[in-house]
Amino acid sequence: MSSAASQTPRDEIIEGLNAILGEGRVRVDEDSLQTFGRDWTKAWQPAPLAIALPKSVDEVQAVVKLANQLNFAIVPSGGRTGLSGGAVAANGEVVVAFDLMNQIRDFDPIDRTAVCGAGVITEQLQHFAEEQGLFYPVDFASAGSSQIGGNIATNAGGIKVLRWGMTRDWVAGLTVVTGSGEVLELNRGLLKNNAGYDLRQLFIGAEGTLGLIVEATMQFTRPPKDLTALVLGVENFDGIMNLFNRFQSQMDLTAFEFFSEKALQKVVAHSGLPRPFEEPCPYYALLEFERLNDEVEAQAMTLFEDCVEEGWVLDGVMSHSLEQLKNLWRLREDISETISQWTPYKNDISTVISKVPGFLSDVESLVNASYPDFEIIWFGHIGDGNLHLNILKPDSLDKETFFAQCGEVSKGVFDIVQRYGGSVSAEHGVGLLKKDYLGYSRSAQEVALMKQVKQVFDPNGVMNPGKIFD
Ligand SMILES: O=C(O)CC[C@@H](O)C(=O)O
Ligand SMILES: [Zn+2]
Repeated sequence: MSSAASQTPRDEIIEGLNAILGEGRVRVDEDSLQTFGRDWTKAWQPAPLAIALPKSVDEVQAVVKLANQLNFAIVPSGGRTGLSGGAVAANGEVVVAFDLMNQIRDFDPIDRTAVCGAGVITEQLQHFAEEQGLFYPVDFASAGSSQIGGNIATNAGGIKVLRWGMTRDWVAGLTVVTGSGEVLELNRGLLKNNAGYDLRQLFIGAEGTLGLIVEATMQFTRPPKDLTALVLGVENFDGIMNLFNRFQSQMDLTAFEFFSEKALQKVVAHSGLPRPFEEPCPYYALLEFERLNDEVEAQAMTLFEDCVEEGWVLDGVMSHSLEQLKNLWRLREDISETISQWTPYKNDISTVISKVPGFLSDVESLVNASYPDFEIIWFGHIGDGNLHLNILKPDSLDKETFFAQCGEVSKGVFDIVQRYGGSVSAEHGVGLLKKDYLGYSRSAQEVALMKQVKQVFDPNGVMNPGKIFD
């Protein structure tokens, strides 16, 4: 099936959904269609046919079977905080939203796992782990609204990947409904399971194109001790990399992020938060570590002083309370939401860490020359080799012209990404936004194989059609 709307009459589809879910959990009012039909990209006009709110795996399975029978497309929907249009329904699809499947059950203190419905909110899972004296480490600014199902479908990363990895690393088991309506229980929480292919991994990051994630067994770990942040002002990108190497070689960091003075100015103006220190610096690095004892803190101070002496660091501040830690983090975490008012054109690019300096300077020269009149906001997860490059839309330009101009420059950016063996989507997925550029990071053979995999799990093409590839 193509991404075009179903030929089955609308009423027949809605009647079928009502028969499974009851009228209260099938929404067709304009408000719901607009809300559930979009994610944070806001570039596409939502136009779903209906919103389905199942409460159980059986109901999800029945909806998927109905989709195959009546030939309509399904768009899975979590917290809709995605940035690549993966959860956009702009083509008469049925949105399956997991908000009502938000229970956490079967916590096991020995395995350190619990089973979550797809609609469990990230923060809910973090709090649940805390209540058990444990820790769920995947974290990002949208943790208050993103849902576990969506996190898994996009293999969400965030601000602690350097130490704790991406969502994939915390999924011990998955229950999915495939595109053809089969329920599969994948891996069942096992730590060791080499009995054939690990199909669980295929569904993680597949953006709902193979099937729907309905439940997940999530892994927890021990909580970190006394997290402490340093924000350091830096003259240039080389300084950031030098200081990363120096700290990383001598300490276990839990995060190493960066942002530019421009990004900081916008956040400070928007939030009223204090600047980290008075002197403005072109760039800032945010480092975090566990303050296991006084020696660790003293070591961080010594490294900081070394970096000042080397001329890499201009100024710095260290958190000494939870509140200071949170405020320093907000300087970095609030960037994305703060700049959303300028309708930014987003890039989420990566390369291996050793190549970051050359990669950064090549991308920077290109965008500075290509966008002389646009504001450019740099930030990202430098410790993961993942950079976020946001171009802000000037008020004088309409959205279409702006995005078209940026799209042209993107080809140059992605040429550089390709030269460095990098990724056109480090952590935000492909969705609708990046599918034209997939070929810069994936070979034709890989894409052909991905399409064959989709065919196996979703033979009628009902699952999130038109996302990742056509
Ligand atoms: O808005 C962006 O470009 C990045 C969002 C998110 O991945 C972040 O790192 O803050
Ligand atoms: Zn990010």
